[in-house]
Amino acid sequence: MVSVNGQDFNLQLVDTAGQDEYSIFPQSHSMDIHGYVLVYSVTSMKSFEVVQVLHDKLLDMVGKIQVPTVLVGNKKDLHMERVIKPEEGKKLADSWGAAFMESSAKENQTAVEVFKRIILEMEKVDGNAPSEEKKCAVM
Ligand SMILES: Nc1nc2c(ncn2[C@@H]2O[C@H](COP(=O)(O)OP(=O)(O)OP(=O)(O)O)[C@@H](O)[C@H]2O)c(=O)[nH]1
Repeated sequence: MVSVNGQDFNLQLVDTAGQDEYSIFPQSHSMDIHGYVLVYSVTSMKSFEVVQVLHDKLLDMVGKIQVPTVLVGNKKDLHMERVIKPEEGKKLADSWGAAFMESSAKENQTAVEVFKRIILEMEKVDGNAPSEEKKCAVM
């Protein structure tokens, strides 16, 4: 359960575990899913490339030009190993019409923030309709 602007949201998460640019994007990943969190590592150019391939496949699968998405640059705590600048992530997210943030799995706060941001993106599509409790599925 995540609370955003005083509203409680019941999030159901689906982890794609091990998707790479060669994986076939299962159709089940596009059904009854309201928003997507695409995560790369700021220490890996490869992961930044993979996330772009996954985004293309995702749009193909859902048959839309835009879906509620948050692009996340993870491992921001690894300063010495960083190879992707925040501006590069932001630029990519902007080209998708997606939200962007950097996070570290070592900081609980940024992990919660990811889920708040995807709820806000899903709300935009819903036209911000107020209600008591909403159910959302995030992948
Ligand atoms: N320093 C640091 N290490 C991280 C962070 N996030 C993940 N890791 C480490 O990175 C490694 C991979 O993390 P996973 O969560 O297995 O990555 P994943 O992308 O979910 O992997 P798959 O499920 O196989 O796709 C682990 O050793 C984690 O401890 C982070 O924000 N900072």
